[in-house]
Amino acid sequence: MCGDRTEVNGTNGTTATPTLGGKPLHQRSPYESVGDFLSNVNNFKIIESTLREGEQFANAFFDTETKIKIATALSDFGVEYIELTSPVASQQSREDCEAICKLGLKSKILTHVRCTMEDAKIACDTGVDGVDLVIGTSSFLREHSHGKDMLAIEKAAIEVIEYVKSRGVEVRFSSEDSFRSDLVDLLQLYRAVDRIGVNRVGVADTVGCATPRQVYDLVRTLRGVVSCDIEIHLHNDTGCAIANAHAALEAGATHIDTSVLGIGERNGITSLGGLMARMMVGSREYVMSRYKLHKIKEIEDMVADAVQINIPFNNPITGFCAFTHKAGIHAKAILANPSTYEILKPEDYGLNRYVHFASRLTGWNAIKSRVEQLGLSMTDAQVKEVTAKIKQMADIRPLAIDDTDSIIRSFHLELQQK
Ligand SMILES: CC(=O)SCCNC(=O)CCNC(=O)[C@H](O)C(C)(C)COP(=O)(O)OP(=O)(O)OC[C@H]1O[C@@H](n2cnc3c(N)ncnc32)[C@H](O)[C@@H]1OP(=O)(O)O
Ligand SMILES: O=C(O)CCC(=O)C(=O)O
Ligand SMILES: [Zn+2]
Repeated sequence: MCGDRTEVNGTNGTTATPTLGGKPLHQRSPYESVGDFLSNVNNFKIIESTLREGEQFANAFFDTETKIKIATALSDFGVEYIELTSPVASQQSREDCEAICKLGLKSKILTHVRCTMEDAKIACDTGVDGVDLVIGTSSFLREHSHGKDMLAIEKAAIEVIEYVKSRGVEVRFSSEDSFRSDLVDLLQLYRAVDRIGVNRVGVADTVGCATPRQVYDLVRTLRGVVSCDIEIHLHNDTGCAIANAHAALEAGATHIDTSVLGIGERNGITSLGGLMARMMVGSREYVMSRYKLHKIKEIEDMVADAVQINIPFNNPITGFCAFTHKAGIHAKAILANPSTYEILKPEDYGLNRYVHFASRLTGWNAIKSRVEQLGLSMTDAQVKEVTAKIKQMADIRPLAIDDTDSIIRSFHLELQQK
């Protein structure tokens, strides 16, 4: 609550500007959330899973060198944890995991294995800082994946968690497909593992079926049942992965799983860049204090290149038109004050804003700005006249910047010749 008090920042009790959460009231959205004491929107950690969940993306093949490059970049960016593919998956996966552990990165290194003694032993032997255990708890997975009932799951969980702890390694236990699991079964299982001192429990929306409200409800309920940290892993099948991550933090989750560009099984999970964009709006100071946001484009380009995809046009922050303003009404206001139509600032990410002017949706204010950029001088009436010419041409065919500049320049020349 303390971040949401109304504060008075004046001196001597005179002419005070009222503030809330450190911001002048007039700069806050009236809908900005008022957090409660369980909310972690200003205090969360990232478990970056490009090198685990991301390797499950259809196009992904990471050789050792690429894994090291990605892990190093993520650590420099500031993620608190990097999760790696199970060392049981293949000999090379195991060697890569050992090699990354030896790099001495700032981020803690985790690996992700089934909840069995065999997998856990191999995981602990790689030198990781933590082991993420997983086992499906929905009836689908109990019946068709591993075949264990809830009692057998609990027994295995306790045995394996105690083993990992005995090796002096951080341990997390997660129920795969949590949102299609029985709530009472789930809470009983989490309570049992919390009692024996698991470091974190994980909640997973494995099939991407959950809504923000369902995520909030489950995490908030779980927050009342366990005292350990709570991690959340959210698939994006129905487009809710970023919103769900925010809801989980509001409900008290402590750790969010991400991958660069959201790559993972099917259409992936919460993306690192998308989470950054979302959290920058309400938790700017926290995000800026922990993560080197100007590196996001370089990391996304590196991963896009490694898995041979393009950055989607509508990607938060780095989509090619994420900071492009086109319609005349927008352009006028943006030129006056970028906050009119921008909730994120491109300069926070080392990027630039672009005001589009080569279309029939442009207006005289955008053209006036272009005229000035070109070093030409015109009255407002003349700018309006040339704007009309540009629109006329843009009604016939799409205009390139050069086309539009030519119209402006030849109009200017005519003016001088008159
Ligand atoms: C939702 C997720 O993303 S979970 C993480 C997914 N990650 C991976 O699958 C890592 C890559 N996987 C692999 O390399 C392989 O699947 C391996 C090495 C893990 C296992 O390979 P295989 O032994 O050939 O088994 P296969 O992949 O066909 O089937 C999975 C086996 O694990 C068992 N299993 C699945 N989940 C669990 C679990 N959480 N705990 C214990 N056993 C499990 C299944 O019952 C099945 O066992 P079976 O051999 O008795 O049929
Ligand atoms: O271990 C976890 O929490 C998540 C595993 C996973 O990838 C999933 O359930 O989609
Ligand atoms: Zn997943």
